[in-house]
Parts: sequence; C-alpha cells; structure tokens
Amino acid sequence: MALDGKIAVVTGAALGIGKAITETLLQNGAKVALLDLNETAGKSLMETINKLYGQGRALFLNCNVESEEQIKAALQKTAETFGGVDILCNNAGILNERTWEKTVSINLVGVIRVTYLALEHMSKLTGGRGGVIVNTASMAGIGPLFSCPVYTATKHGVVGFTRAMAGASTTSGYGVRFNALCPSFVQTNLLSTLTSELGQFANLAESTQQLIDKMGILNVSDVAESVLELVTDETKNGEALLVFPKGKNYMTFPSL
Ligand SMILES: NC(=O)C1=CN([C@@H]2O[C@H](COP(=O)(O)OP(=O)(O)OC[C@H]3O[C@@H](n4cnc5c(N)ncnc54)[C@H](O)[C@@H]3O)[C@@H](O)[C@H]2O)C=CC1
Ligand SMILES: CC/C=C\C[C@H](O)/C=C/C=C\C=C\C=C\C(=O)[C@@H](O)C/C=C\CCC(=O)O
Repeated sequence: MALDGKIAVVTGAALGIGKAITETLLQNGAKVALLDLNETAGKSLMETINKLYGQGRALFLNCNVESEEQIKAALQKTAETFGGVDILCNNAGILNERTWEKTVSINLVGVIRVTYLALEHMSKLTGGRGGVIVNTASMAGIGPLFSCPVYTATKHGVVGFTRAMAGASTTSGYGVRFNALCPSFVQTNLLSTLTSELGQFANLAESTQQLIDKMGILNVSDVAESVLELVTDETKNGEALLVFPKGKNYMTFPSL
C-alpha cells in the first residue's frame, strides 16, 4: 500500500477531520500517532483502531498543541515507538471569536510550534529522512468569513506559513514538502457549534448560513481523501488544495 512503512503524526486526531485523516492513513498502510487533548475520544478511537488493524499500528498521546513540552514528549514517544516521523498532519483547530486569543494560539501558533518541533525529527539537516507536512487550513484561509475574522486570520496565516516553509525547505534542503488543505464547510462539531462561538459577530451568522447553504457541506471522508493526495504526490510542495462538495482544485496564487 501507498504508505507502507511510513510513520504519521496527526494533531486533533480524536474527532472530526483528524479522525478521518487518521483512518485514511491507516487504511493506506501507515502507522499513526494520534495527538489530541480529548483523552476520552482518543482512547475510544484507539479501541476501534486496535480491533480493525491490530495492536501496534497506532498510538494515542494526550497532547495539547499549545504546550511545547507536551508536543516534544509526544514526538519523542512517536519516534521511539515507531522509528521516526515521515508525515505530519497539523489538523488541530478551533473556531471561537469570543476566546479569540485561544483561537490564534491553537490554529496558528500551534501549527508553527508543532511544525518546528517535528522538523527536528523529519529534516534531513537534523538527521531525519525527510517527508511531508500537511496543514489543515480552510477555505477561510483564502477568502474572508465576515462572521469570524480572527479564525479567518489564523487560516490565512496557516496558508502563508505553509507556502513560505515550502520555499524554505526547497532552498535549504530539508527534504520535507509542505502543503495546505483548504476545505469548505465540513460536517463536524466545529461546524455544529458555530453559532454559539461568534461572539460580537453573531449578527452575521445568517449571512454565513446562506454561504453554507450555497456551498454545501462536505463529509470528513471527502477531506481525508484529499489529504492522501497531498501526502503521496511528491510533486506537490507549497500547494493549497481547495476542497468543495462539487470537487477540488489547486489555488493559483499571484506571482509577485
Ligand atoms: N469543520 C469545518 O467546516 C472545517 C474545519 N476546518 C479545520 O479542520 C480542523 C479540524 O476541525 P474539525 O474536525 O472540523 O473540528 P472538531 O472540533 O470536530 O475536531 C477538532 C479536534 O481537534 C482537537 N483539538 C482542539 N484543540 C486542540 C489542542 N489545543 N490540542 C490538541 N487537539 C486539539 C479536538 O479535541 C478535536 O478532536 C481545524 O483546523 C478546522 O479549522 C477547515 C475547514 C472546514
Ligand atoms: C463559519 C465558519 C465555518 C466553518 C469554518 C471552516 O473553516 C469552513 C470555511 C468554509 C468556507 C469559507 C468560505 C469563504 C468564502 C469567501 O471567502 C467568500 O466567498 C465570502 C463571501 C461572503 C462571506 C459571507 C460571510 O462571511 O458571512
């Protein structure tokens, strides 16, 4: 299978898109470290995974991407258990315009922090064997959602960080590809709890609902399938893959 022998780390792996990404990576032969702060959901998923794939294919690690210490420990445990890190999916994220500093801390700072710590294991410049990092951004990383400006800012930041790191990696020789995943609306808890998290922008919920009605809603499996493309296609570096219910296409950015 495409990912036989590969070792993946997925943040926010216990539920939603991260759970689907984890399942897809396992189905394609990878070993997966599931990082999440929801221990109950993570351990429950591990029971299912062990029944389906046998012991030894996955590892759940209680890890908050806001904690450098917890990330370091999780990556070290992954490397010790499975023998390294080839794939990182920075997927953990929240949408909360009330606690907007936390949204920045998780969605953007968390992606940067996990990336830098994982590169210590992945980069060929530090003894790694290279690999690929896929950052779960959003369509809101390409176009603004008026009802969640801070969330939009974090996702624009993830797209920009991803593209810059792709260039840094190519130029410096990390041997690591970086790509952004930009799904439109996906049926998960994040979407379901949306209207209670808009804070001062709650008055804009209706216009966003109109956008949801217009664009439609993806299943998590549609998104996970797109991750597999970014992980396995070695020509993809610095890309932003837009995923809609009607299909997917790569973003073309203006060249400066
Ligand atoms: N649901 C949607 O419409 C879309 C979601 N996204 C992005 O996809 C990613 C996953 O979101 P969903 O699956 O929809 O959400 P979700 O709420 O269903 O799952 C998020 C997972 O991340 C975990 N998590 C949250 N904060 C964490 C932290 N500090 N450390 C570790 N784990 C943490 C949660 O425990 C949960 O398991 C997020 O980055 C989100 O912004 C992107 C486009 C569309
Ligand atoms: C409300 C956020 C729900 C889930 C967040 C998730 O990341 C999904 C984002 C999905 C789609 C974003 C689409 C962005 C579209 C555009 O940038 C423009 O077409 C927006 C045009 C009008 C925006 C109207 C509004 O924001 O209410």
